[in-house]
Amino acid sequence: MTDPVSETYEDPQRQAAILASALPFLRRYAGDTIVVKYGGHAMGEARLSDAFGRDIALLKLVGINPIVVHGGGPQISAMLERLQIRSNFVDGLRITDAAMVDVIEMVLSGSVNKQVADLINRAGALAVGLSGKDGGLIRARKLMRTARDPDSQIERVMDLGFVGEPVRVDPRVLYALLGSGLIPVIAPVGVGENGETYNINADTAAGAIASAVNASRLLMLTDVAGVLDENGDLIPELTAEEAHRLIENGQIRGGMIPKVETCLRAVREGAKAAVIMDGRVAHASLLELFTKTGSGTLIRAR
Ligand SMILES: Nc1ncnc2c1ncn2[C@@H]1O[C@H](COP(=O)(O)OP(=O)(O)O)[C@@H](O)[C@H]1O
Ligand SMILES: CC(=O)N[C@@H](CCC(=O)OP(=O)(O)O)C(=O)O
Repeated sequence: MTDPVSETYEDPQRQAAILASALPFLRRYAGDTIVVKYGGHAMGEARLSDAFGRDIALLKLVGINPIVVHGGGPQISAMLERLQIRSNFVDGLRITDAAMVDVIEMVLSGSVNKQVADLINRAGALAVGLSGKDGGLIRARKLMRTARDPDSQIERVMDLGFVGEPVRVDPRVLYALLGSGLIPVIAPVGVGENGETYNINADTAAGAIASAVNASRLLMLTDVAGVLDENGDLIPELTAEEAHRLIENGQIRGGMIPKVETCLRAVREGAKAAVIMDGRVAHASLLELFTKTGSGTLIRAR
């Protein structure tokens, strides 16, 4: 981990001014709950993941309640490849059979979950790793998804196996942790009616949690600047109509589809706003919350 002192500014006066300029934002978010989705791609680089851990710890220490929901797509793919199991995706969702779901649970709620909690713990806050199966947090059911067949262009229902969608989020375990000064770090795995395990897209899980706790912000950290238009330029704010149009015409594709759909749903169902933003930028969350500039693509409740 980098030495925090080495990251301070040369000029102490300037450093103090920067801290003071955060005051209105600290006041705005005091006591609020912020859900941060930390994508598997954003975890790659040590410098960035250290900065992420410190941002989350800082939020807690200044009186905001962060909840982290992490992904782990690349880490799952690496493990499946080692086991010589092939992955196929439909609209950014991994088709998950019975053998794969065990591996996915092991990667998400095992190694990745502990790594993310550790980043925050090393920054001096107390994070607790759990999965959506703990404390009845995420009850899920099999996701039925319609998709257009690329050859025939006919819409049909796709069987994605053990891919789940949240049906009920019980936030009690989150409130218990937050109330004790702890930071929940959640692996996107859910439990079905008959105790079966579901692989839930981490964006979807983060959105469901953000709605359930009426988060004031859902921050989606990913590996692009935000939603990009046909010229590759960042779209600073996106309405539901515009988002549907961009999905329809193929400008928003792959993993960006569940991300945008999640943000739209989260703001419809209780979150105040969602931002899809660049996790490759150091201290992305602090930039978004504590500066006027903001970053990424904002999706607001109307
Ligand atoms: N219109 C778009 N704007 C930005 N990214 C897009 C767009 N359409 C598709 N993408 C893809 O979505 C990816 C982000 O989704 P994903 O790979 O699932 O991220 P994460 O692992 O962070 O959840 C981007 O890296 C990009 O390749
Ligand atoms: C159903 C589904 O696709 N689940 C995802 C869960 C992890 C995830 O979403 O990770 P990222 O946020 O890093 O993409 C998967 O199997 O990859």
